[in-house]
Amino acid sequence: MIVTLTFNPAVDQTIQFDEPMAPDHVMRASDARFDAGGKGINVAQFLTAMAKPCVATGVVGGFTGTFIRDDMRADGVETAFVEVDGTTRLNTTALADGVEYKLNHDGPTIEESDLDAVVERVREQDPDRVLVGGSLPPGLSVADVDTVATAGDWETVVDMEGKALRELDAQYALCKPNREELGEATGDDVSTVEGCARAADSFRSRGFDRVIASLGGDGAVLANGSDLLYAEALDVDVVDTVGAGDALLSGVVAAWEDGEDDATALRNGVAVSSRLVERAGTAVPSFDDIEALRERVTVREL
Ligand SMILES: O=P(O)(O)OC[C@@]1(O)O[C@H](CO)[C@@H](O)[C@@H]1O
Repeated sequence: MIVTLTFNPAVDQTIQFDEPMAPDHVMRASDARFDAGGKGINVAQFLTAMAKPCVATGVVGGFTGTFIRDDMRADGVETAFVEVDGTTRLNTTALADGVEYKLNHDGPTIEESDLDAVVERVREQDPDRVLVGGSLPPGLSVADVDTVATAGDWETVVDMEGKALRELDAQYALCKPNREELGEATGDDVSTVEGCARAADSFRSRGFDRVIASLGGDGAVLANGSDLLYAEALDVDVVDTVGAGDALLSGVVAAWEDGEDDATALRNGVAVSSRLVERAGTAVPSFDDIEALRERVTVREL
């Protein structure tokens, strides 16, 4: 069973405009939606939609926290949140004339007692895998993620920005930087797929059994110590890319839960991610045909 941990959840507001963004001008939206978000929360929603046993934990507070609880309950996602005093953030994606703008808050301050309560929530679930995803709100540090990773007998998967990945100190089953984060974490040249694969492979020595780098339209690479695998992206109509990395990670972890090997897990991740980017925001799509879709993803050794 998987527990996802989101220290900094968000209500994701996605607003669409039919004209380019312009300063000093009231922009009138043509469409808008709100979704429960934050990286671990997205993963929990996608895993639940793929019928994989999973519980989402983390900290929520205020009216946005209530929205997240309600939204996840409506989607049938099991949760074990810790309620905090502050207000969970509201992050905005503005889609205007083919351009994607992403505006993220820093989130409410988390106290040490909140961290202890979260670790306790994780322990209560007795998970095989814990997935920690997203930024750290004020009050928390990278060392707190190491605390989670070492607090029990579980594998920990981590999805954080590059600088944070570099500062982690425990042993992790997997990290999943995007291209920019991989470059930031390693300082390597990530301008080509081969460069990303080399950087992912060398970054394993920093405490990761596997590194998967999500490369947007270029697909994804996976380094596990024996293989360097590359999966091409599927050719789909992209509405926006918010949550694409979370979807990739969900597909990978879901396949591992089924006992699949890394190559199949990577193909599944790319298929799940392709399905998500065809929708606005982090709304949960149907994954009913995901096995058929993954047959279209090619993986090769680099
Ligand atoms: O600010 P963070 O925690 O790095 O990222 C948060 C976030 O941008 O990531 C998700 C998509 O991956 C969204 O649901 C959410 O708004």
